[in-house]
Amino acid sequence: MAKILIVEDEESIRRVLKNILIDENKKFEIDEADDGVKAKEFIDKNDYDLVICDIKMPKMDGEELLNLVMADKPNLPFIMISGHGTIDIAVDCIKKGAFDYISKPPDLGRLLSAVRNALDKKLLIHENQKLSNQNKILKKKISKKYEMIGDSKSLEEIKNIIDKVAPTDVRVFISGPNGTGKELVAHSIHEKSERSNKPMIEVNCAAIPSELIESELFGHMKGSFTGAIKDKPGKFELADQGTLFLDEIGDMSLSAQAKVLRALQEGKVSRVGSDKETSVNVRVLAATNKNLKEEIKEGRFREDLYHRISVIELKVPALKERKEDIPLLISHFSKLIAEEHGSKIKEFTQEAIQLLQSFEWTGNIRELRNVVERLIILGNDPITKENINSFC
Ligand SMILES: Nc1ncnc2c1ncn2[C@@H]1O[C@H](COP(=O)(O)OP(=O)(O)OP(=O)(O)O)[C@@H](O)[C@H]1O
Repeated sequence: MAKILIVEDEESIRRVLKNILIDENKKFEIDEADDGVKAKEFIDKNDYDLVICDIKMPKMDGEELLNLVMADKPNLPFIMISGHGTIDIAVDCIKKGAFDYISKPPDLGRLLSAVRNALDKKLLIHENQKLSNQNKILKKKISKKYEMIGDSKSLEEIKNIIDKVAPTDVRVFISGPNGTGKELVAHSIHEKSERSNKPMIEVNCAAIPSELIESELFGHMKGSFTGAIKDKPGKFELADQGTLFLDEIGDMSLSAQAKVLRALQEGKVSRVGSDKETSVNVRVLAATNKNLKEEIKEGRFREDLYHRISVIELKVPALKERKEDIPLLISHFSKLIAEEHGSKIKEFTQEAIQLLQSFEWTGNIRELRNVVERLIILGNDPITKENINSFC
């Protein structure tokens, strides 16, 4: 229940205020102080939801108290009580952070509405802080999910480039074989960028039928084609102020490529079935496992779009080219999988790790993760070379 401090040197006014507040809610916890110095001590020791504070008082006046408290508890609402000749000071106090002021003698309706509003505001601030803390925890969890494990020279170089490009708005094209971590690289760039508290919208261009990709990217108007039952924003609009990750861009149809090119050139999009253009501020990251230069030669990918998306090209090497990352990846996945399954973390013998390092890993890190999961479920503890021979 709300905890309120009344700071007022006149005992009779304190009594009136206290009675009004108790009538409003019997559960209010109310403390009283008769000067600013005592009030400051109370505020330092307690967690108040509201301070109702006279302006003219001995020792320390209300304005001085407000100044001191606002320096370390800026969210604590103050309702100032102004007498004759202190209205100007009360207005000044509002500028310095007080929530409201009431005149002496306190009017019941005016006081109660100020108290209710101030307590509502305090509650909102509290809810907001709770949400923002939850957000921070969630963000930590997400960035853990996208942690890039490995200390090979090539991965260190990639991490280095990520740190350099992330704070800029430059478009990055991420290439590399399936399962090497291209999506992880895209998330890492977004997480480290100033857009990280805005959305990162992902589009898997290979998974969307070519006749739907334009509507997916740019949105559509109701009735613009069969099945368009209502207006719908596209991914470009949804990613406004944030990042749009075009995964498997090598699989995008030529007509969608032309529209994407226009959107990137002009920073504007229009929904399918509409002439209206909307400006968007989107950072585009793109990835593919296809060789885009080859695709350009074959006439399946627009060269002008390639140049637009690949201001920086980040090549993620296959796992077989960085086998020294395998031990760290095994231990990372083994912890992650044990957490997911709610089971004990299993170790791998040195021989088992060496055997896994000798594999080809055509499916790259995704394949390694699956193998570790299979071994954790089926193998002994520690997991041995024999387990690998039996289950892989
Ligand atoms: N360096 C890494 N550290 C930890 N996990 C990784 C690393 N690289 C990839 N992974 C994991 O491997 C799996 C595949 O990674 P990701 O999806 O990023 O690859 P991709 O190159 O985008 O694949 P595709 O080409 O098939 O889309 C994911 O589970 C990802 O979390």
